[in-house]
Amino acid sequence: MKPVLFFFKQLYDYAGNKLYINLLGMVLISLLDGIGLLLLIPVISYSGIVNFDGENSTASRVLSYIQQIPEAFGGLTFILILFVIINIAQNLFQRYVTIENVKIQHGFARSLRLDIYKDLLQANWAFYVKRRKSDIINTFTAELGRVSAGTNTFLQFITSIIFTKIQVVIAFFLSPKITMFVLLSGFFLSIFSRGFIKRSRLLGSRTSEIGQSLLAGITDNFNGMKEIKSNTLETSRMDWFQSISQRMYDEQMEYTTLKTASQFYYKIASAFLIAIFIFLSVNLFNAQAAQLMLIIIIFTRLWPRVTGIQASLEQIAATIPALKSVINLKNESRAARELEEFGTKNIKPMDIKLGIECKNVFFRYNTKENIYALKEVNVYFPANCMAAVVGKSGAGKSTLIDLLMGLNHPEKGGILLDGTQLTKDNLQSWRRSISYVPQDPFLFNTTIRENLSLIQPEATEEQLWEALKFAAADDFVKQLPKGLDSFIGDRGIRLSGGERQRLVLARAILRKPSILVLDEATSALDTENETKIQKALERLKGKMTIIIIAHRLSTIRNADQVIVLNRGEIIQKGEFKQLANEQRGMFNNLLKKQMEISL
Ligand SMILES: Nc1ncnc2c1ncn2[C@@H]1O[C@H](COP(=O)(O)OP(=O)(O)OP(=O)(O)O)[C@@H](O)[C@H]1O
Repeated sequence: MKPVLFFFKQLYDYAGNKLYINLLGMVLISLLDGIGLLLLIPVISYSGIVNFDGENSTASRVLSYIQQIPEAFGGLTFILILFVIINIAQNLFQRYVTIENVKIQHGFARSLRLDIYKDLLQANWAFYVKRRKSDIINTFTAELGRVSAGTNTFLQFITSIIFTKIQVVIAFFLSPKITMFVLLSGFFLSIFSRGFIKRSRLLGSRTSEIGQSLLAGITDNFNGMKEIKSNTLETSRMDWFQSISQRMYDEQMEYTTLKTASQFYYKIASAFLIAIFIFLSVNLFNAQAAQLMLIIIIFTRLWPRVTGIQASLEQIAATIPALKSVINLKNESRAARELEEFGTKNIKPMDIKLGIECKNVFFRYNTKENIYALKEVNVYFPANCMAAVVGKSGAGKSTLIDLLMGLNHPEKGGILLDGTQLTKDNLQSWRRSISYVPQDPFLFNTTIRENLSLIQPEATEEQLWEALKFAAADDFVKQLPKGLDSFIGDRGIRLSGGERQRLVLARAILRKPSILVLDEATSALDTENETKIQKALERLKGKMTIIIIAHRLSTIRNADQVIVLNRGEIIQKGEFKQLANEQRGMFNNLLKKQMEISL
């Protein structure tokens, strides 16, 4: 019962009283269905096959009363017209309720989808760092699809319950003995079949698990196709796919076997019950025609409902794991919310006049371990100056940048912007003033123009070319057959690594940021293009704050300040020349090694 209540609560939270109105509609349909059924009685008695008069039971008294009604109104014609009218009304209602149910079903899925998408956009960076992207996609697409299908089953299930309850009341009124017998049989069978529901739920969990593994594996496959081909990993990938396909097949077969088994038991039980009951009625209680009719009517109408409820319960149980993972994603992303709203249109970029400060910053990726990615970091970036952050791989350079941009938050200490602490309140305005070019830049699978104007929709043609020129990308764009309107493929696959970097740099500059952050942004460039960008950056000096992470130390020769990080700590800070002259310093060491390599 728990899964049913859980599902009901989620649906009620979405649909509110509309859910009850629909349920009421279903009750009406059920009532009309019952009336239509009762109308068959006079029709049957007209045929002369059965006559209910003279039998002494509640059932036969009611039946004989109903049988007499049409006489007063004009006989068979009246009853048949009434029968048709009631059927029309019932079907009209049925249509209305079906449409409303579908509205609830798809509306519920749409509302979950919108809520979760918004929550995902508002969630902080740490939320994404902890999770596999493919898991989020799987929950957001496949699991949500299962929930939508499950909602339909759920509404049908509730309808079934209401129908059954009303029919039980009518049946009880007509014959308490037979109804009790049917209900008791159903009750004992349901105890026996609880195992089926439990197994369905376990199978549902497995479906979720397999779906997750499938999407994760396929995403890896296609992202890493170059590695797969160049390292001839096709056979092992095929083996993996065959094995997961087999698991999917087995799981579907197991589910069908389970479903058909429970239905099989119910149907066999039904045949036995009817046979036993008719035998007992005729031989022990000398049942008369009316009672036998009732046995048949009640069994044939009530029992399939009991069976249907069992089937729906199994299906709902199998959907619950999907619903839970959708709800979990919603709750977790909401708990990780960093932005209250993202009405970025009204938010003005922050104007930094003095500088940005990291004050006594400590940061760990895993707070359960004693490994600090940044330890006691104190550094000041004066406004409109160029700073470079250097250090060995894993020293904490990107971590420092992430903290500066408010993507991660210091465990101790703080980021001060003109002396004001970076918090949730000024985060969006702060981010609006930054343009960031990451190590692995992202481009959308569309044209160059759209990739650029995504950042600055109102940019003119002239501004686009100006930004491209700055990033030394104008020449290669001009050479493309469709220029700015050329499509660049998935993540910009049709461009070279250096071309991609230059395009992302152009995009960053188009925004005219007051802070430009470049994380290894020129690593894929040849010397000629790198020199062009260095010169362009030189022109920007004094106009905006520039923070550069660079492995190639030649690129930061003109920086006003160089910060050397080692194992999360700042070990040197100063001007390029000054640090280069500190013979025992790490910077000098790094410089020497690079010079040896280039020689
Ligand atoms: N998401 C993460 N979860 C756990 N540890 C992380 C994560 N990202 C980075 N680290 C660890 O934090 C430390 C600093 O990493 P960071 O990426 O800041 O180094 P980096 O100096 O930018 O290195 P590189 O020059 O290779 O990019 C490393 O030891 C790294 O293993």
